[in-house]
Amino acid sequence: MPEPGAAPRRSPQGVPYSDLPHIVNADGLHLFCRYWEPAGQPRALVFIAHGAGEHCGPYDEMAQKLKELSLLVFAHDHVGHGQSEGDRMNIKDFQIYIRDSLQHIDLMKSRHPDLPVFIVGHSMGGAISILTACERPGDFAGVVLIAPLVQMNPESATPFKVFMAKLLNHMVPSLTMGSIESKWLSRDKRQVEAYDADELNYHGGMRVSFGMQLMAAVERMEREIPSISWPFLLLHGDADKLCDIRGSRMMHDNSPSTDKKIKIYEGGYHALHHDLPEVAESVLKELTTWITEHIPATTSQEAQ
Ligand SMILES: O=C1CC[C@@H](CCC(=O)N2CCC(COc3ccc(F)cc3Cl)CC2)N1
Repeated sequence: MPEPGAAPRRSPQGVPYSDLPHIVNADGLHLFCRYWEPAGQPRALVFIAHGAGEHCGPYDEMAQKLKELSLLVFAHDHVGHGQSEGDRMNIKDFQIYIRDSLQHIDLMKSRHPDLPVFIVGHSMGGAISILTACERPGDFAGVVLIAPLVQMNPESATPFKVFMAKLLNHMVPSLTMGSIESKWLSRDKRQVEAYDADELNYHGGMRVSFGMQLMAAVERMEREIPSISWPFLLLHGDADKLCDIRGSRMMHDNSPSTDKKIKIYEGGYHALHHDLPEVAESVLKELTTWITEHIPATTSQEAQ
């Protein structure tokens, strides 16, 4: 309990955290959480990791579908995003996102110790998911990656630009580069408009220091991929201009996993789950089918 008389900690939107579902991370920052709990006994836990500059609200439709299948879905706004505390879309070390995800996952596992755990990650949330699963290789029944950040986009990260980013990072780390161009998120104009209008999204420029953390995460994944052995499903659009599909192809081709699947969406843009209706529908179908197929049969079923 806060000491008497202390002002209550409030979200960036001014709401006291005592009124919001939240966890407090290892640095004492409050992270806003969302939970989608099925009525009956849940069959599995699903953690959703959102991408850079967004928050976990836009995953409500996906989470509702998973809840209808008796899956207990949970998520939080990463540090510096949405209704969580922290400097907007900035992070001192990418590992903080992974540490906080493991904290939330461990909390939910302690409440449901016998349930299998899945992670669903999009874009930067895909990188968080991959590195989280790499830290606990035996802990996850499966990882679903929607247009994950695995490799830098060669157009936006030419050797010259990478060199300049590293140079600038030493001189003016808070300098901002371009912001995420929302027109490349989806071919569905309504989705782009909803993203642009959502005040919980960060619409400012990307700090050089944040870009450096993303680059460091990309380098870590490159080292980890040859030892990835957990089951995963990759969904990627081949017209994605924000996270190059070559990263997903490289992960699918170079990971030793024996249980891996990649589905390419011709013409698909970055946020596939919010792309044209038929694509968004297919993504939900692929994802829910793959997860339910990967829920281990319980001992009681095996006994029957
Ligand atoms: O639905 C939605 C709404 C938000 C969006 C998710 C966005 C997201 O997470 N991205 C896309 C941009 C990508 C830029 O990458 C870099 C930039 C500079 C740099 F120096 C090194 C890198 Cl790697 C990082 C991952 N999806």
